[in-house]
Amino acid sequence: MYLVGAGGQLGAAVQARPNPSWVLRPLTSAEIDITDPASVARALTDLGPGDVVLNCAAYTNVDGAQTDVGRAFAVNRDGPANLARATAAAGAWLIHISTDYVFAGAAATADAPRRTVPYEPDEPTGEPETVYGASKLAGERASMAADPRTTIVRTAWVYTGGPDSPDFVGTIRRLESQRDELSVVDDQTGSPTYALDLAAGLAELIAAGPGPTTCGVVVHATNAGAVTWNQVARAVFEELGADPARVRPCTTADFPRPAPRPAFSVLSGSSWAAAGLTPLRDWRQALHAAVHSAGAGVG
Ligand SMILES: NC(=O)C1=CN([C@@H]2O[C@H](COP(=O)(O)OP(=O)(O)OC[C@H]3O[C@@H](n4cnc5c(N)ncnc54)[C@H](O)[C@@H]3O)[C@@H](O)[C@H]2O)C=CC1
Repeated sequence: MYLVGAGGQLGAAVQARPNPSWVLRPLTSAEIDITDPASVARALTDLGPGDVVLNCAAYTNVDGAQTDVGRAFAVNRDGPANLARATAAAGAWLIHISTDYVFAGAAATADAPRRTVPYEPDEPTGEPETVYGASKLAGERASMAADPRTTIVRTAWVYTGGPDSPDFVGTIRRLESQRDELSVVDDQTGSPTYALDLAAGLAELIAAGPGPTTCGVVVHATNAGAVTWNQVARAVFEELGADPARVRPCTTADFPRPAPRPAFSVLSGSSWAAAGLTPLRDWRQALHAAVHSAGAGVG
């Protein structure tokens, strides 16, 4: 199993879950540049039928992408297209990771209409509001066009949650010990996803193999549940034995960012179950495991 993007957060989590059903070939950005077809060909020289290429590589700086448009599209659109051409030629199976940001959503503003129904994979995405989302949507389309057997797995709000992790959960852990009070946005709703749970889900998908329900489809994989960032931060405080009342609510307008954040981006898990795969557990159980598990330091 070729793991592209092995040096990233999800790539590290996949490697932390060794699986007897595959021989892992991790490829970091030092070993493959997915924007360069020659580099892809070199790194995947031995690719053959029966091989799996799991693409966790991406340009993930959502705010940076607003101005670094060319690079975002090169990595997030052209990269997966290059990988898909390689898997199509070899008869291998590409599993490509995508994001809730492909949906247009409505930016989190005081007067935005509030959607409350999780997104299904076959729903029209609309026009993504961010360059990152647009580049990832273009990558879904380009990879599926180049290799129709590609499986697109959309996820959201991924964290490992270790005390030193740069993700949201790790950041809140550190801030708890540094600040008396925190303000965290309470008007963006999504599904926090523990990277190790997603990695386990991807292992199950790979073990299931490329069949009619797993191949050439878009599926959604997140921990179950829908919460705001503020609720996640309060739950982290609870896990640390700290008073969650120290986490104050605020609005997106209080912290303007270059890229607008969606007010609601919950992904439905029904497609994952329909593919015969085990639903990822509830976000709150996963958070508990992340904060207390030794494996939380992954990434
Ligand atoms: N982190 C999150 O909250 C979410 C992530 N995703 C998606 O999950 C996937 C994994 O994300 P993370 O592990 O969190 O991201 P990450 O930023 O931690 O890792 C991405 C990796 O891709 C590598 N990379 C970048 N450009 C490359 C290139 N041209 N060639 C080869 N490698 C390159 C980077 O070196 C990095 O190791 C991505 O597809 C991302 O879009 C989806 C939803 C939420």
